[in-house]
Amino acid sequence: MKRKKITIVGAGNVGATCAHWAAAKELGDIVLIDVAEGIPQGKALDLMQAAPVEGYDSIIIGTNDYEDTAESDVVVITAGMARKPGMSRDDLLNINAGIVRSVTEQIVKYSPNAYILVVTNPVDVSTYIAYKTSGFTPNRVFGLSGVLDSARFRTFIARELNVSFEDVTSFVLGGHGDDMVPMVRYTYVGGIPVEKLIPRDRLESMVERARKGGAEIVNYLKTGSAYYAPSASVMQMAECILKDKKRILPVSAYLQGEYGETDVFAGVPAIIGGNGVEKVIELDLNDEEMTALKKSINSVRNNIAKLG
Ligand SMILES: NC(=O)c1ccc[n+]([C@@H]2O[C@H](COP(=O)([O-])OP(=O)(O)OC[C@H]3O[C@@H](n4cnc5c(N)ncnc54)[C@H](O)[C@@H]3O)[C@@H](O)[C@H]2O)c1
Ligand SMILES: O=C(O)C[C@H](O)C(=O)O
Repeated sequence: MKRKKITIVGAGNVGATCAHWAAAKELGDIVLIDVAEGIPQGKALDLMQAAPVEGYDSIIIGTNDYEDTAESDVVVITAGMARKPGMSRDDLLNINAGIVRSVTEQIVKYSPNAYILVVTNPVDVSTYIAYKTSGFTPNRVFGLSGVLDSARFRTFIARELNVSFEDVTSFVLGGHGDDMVPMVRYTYVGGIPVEKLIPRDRLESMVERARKGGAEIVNYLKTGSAYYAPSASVMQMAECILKDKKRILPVSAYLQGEYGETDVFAGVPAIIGGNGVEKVIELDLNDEEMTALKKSINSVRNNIAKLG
């Protein structure tokens, strides 16, 4: 049986760290591709030279040639510009939209059976572009949003209670933007509703911190944005496909009537397995939650409208 093949487009902070997590998890052979000469080649060679130390049998190559990516099973798109302090993710739309479109055209040419996971911001619109450009069925194109955002929310809760990160479950609905919707009502700590363990005002402050979680790190780093948690998050999504895990994860998925929405990507809970987005799960939302979700999705629609 052949090893799985994973292509990561963009060998920058997120892409190279994706390769790191993929190798460490031994998810398959890895191709790191970038437009920058030397960067993917150097990072891939360095990562492969860690294999004898770490014991992962992944062949990792860096390239500038899409022919090397042919017949990939999963392709992760991280190509594009990251924001700087004072910018919103939406400010990246004009420069990144064309990159996502051109990258997707190459993916379709060389890996027509691949699953495409999109990271590039603004991610819901980027995923919409990748979906429309690819012509793939919607289960095969989805984006990184809620896995990262809920990981941040879960982190804040675990630290507040000094409990294992593993015992905090939650998810975030809506676009991957400042109006995302962390779902307190569906957040549990070891099966206990979080509202029984943390006062409402503290929870609200954690919700706000999660909403601004990306900017918090951008403001520390100054020259770019987060990449350890984002890359771990998207590679968890990739792992669910590659191992047919059927995990329920919050991802930016194509809505076809769910939550009363069509022809848009937004963060929703979905079963992720060997067929990608196997089912979008519709939750019973109260009026406040539905209003917040609609507001967040409208922000995504406003960005899609800018594509012309
Ligand atoms: N969805 C999320 O939750 C999430 C999380 C983190 C980062 N991001 C986004 O991911 C993107 C990458 O972030 P980063 O920190 O890795 O940035 P980075 O600048 O470190 O890396 C981006 C890489 O893309 C490459 N690139 C540019 N155009 C390309 C093209 N046409 N083909 C191939 N490669 C190309 C650049 O050469 C660079 O190496 C940004 O848009 C960022 O906002 C999204
Ligand atoms: O915040 C960013 O610009 C990157 C990413 O969307 C994040 O949430 O870390």
